[in-house]
Amino acid sequence: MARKIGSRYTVHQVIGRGSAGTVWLGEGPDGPVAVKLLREDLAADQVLVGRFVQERAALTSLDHPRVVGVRDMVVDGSDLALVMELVQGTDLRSRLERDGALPPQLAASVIADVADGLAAAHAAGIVHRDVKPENVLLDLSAAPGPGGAPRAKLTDFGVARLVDAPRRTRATRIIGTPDYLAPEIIEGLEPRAAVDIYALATVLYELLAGFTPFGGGHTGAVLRRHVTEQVPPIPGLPDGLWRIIAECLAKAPASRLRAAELAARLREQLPALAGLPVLAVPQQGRAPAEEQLTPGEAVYAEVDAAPGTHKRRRGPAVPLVPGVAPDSTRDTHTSLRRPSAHELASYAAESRAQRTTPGAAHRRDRQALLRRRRVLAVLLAVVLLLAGAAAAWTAFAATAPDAGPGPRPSGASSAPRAP
Ligand SMILES: Nc1ncnc2c1ncn2[C@@H]1O[C@H](COP(=O)(O)OP(=O)(O)OP(=O)(O)O)[C@@H](O)[C@H]1O
Repeated sequence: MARKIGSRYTVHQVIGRGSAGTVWLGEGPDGPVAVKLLREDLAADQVLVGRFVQERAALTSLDHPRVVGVRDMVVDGSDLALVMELVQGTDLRSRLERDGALPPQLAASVIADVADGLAAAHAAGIVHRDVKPENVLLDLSAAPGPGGAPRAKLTDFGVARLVDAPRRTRATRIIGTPDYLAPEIIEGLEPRAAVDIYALATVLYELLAGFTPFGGGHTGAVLRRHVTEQVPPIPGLPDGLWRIIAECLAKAPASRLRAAELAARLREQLPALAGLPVLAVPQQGRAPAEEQLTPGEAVYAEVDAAPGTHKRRRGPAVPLVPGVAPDSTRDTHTSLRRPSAHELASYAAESRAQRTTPGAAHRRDRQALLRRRRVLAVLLAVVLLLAGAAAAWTAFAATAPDAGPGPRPSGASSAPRAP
């Protein structure tokens, strides 16, 4: 069903849904476009609408082949829409779900493209703040890059910033996607360009390993790992590529590569990565629902989400967007209380006590499982013992000279009765 958006655009059909709105295939004066219609509750927020208008110039002027161009921003009655370049292809999350993980050369090439897009944005003073596979589109209509890698484009620029207007997100709350959140955001610092580098290196790790380095389990545990844990190595990954990932996942933002450096360093690696197959990386064992929280994590993992929205969804990423009634069927809307300095310090202490090497969470899960098994074994032994005793007693009672036809009442004595 066709629908008018402002005076210049018509949308025909939904092509995707996200936490901030619905993406439609549309038509404008210059041809086909993708139109992201923001959710009604966002469109009704006057602070957000003001910000939307303010950001128009910055977002529409960001013009780079590795960025999905924002062509227009429409405020029309209750409609708030971003009109975008239409990308013929798929998003990186869908590709990852289809393939599990990608060969190293393809992964590095895709991430180098995204780093190019980020470099242009950062030079224009724009921080993305929500880099994740869902926001990387693979343009299948473009000629492929090295090793047949699809060309990638970063999308959703400014959306995190729009929905993070001051009235919407109090200083004590975090928005973002837990698996990709840089430690300084969790610690309450202003997000700068380095947060995008951290998130992009997390995506690269995920493309190679099939899972994110600090994801899995309760959101509070994920945030704690970002702040306190070292990144677990990826077995079999060539050193050059591993060093780039480790540098970009440094806890200190100033130690991370800049976007242009990251793109250049990745492209240097491409020839050495040619022909390498997808790595076989054993999945870290962090059971989402069963992971035991440390007392500190339990405190800082206070999630205020719409009912039923804190389930894990198809991928490892759960975007955090404040105050939402989901527009889609995806369970993506949560807002998180930012931990206090005291809580962070206590997580760090708990974490040091619990963590020795990467994979410690996996070992903790395993130890808990072994403990549960031991308790079950003891219970089983007691039950068997009792059953054996009961059987022996029944047999004895049946052969005893004064045995009646039925079982003897418990506690009955076999001592001679007084006459
Ligand atoms: N410019 C575009 N061209 C073609 N398809 C697009 C475009 N933008 C988005 N899509 C499609 O719409 C889907 C939803 O996009 P959207 O940006 O709303 O959500 P998201 O990034 O997946 O999630 P969230 O908003 O929760 O972070 C994408 O996964 C993609 O398949």
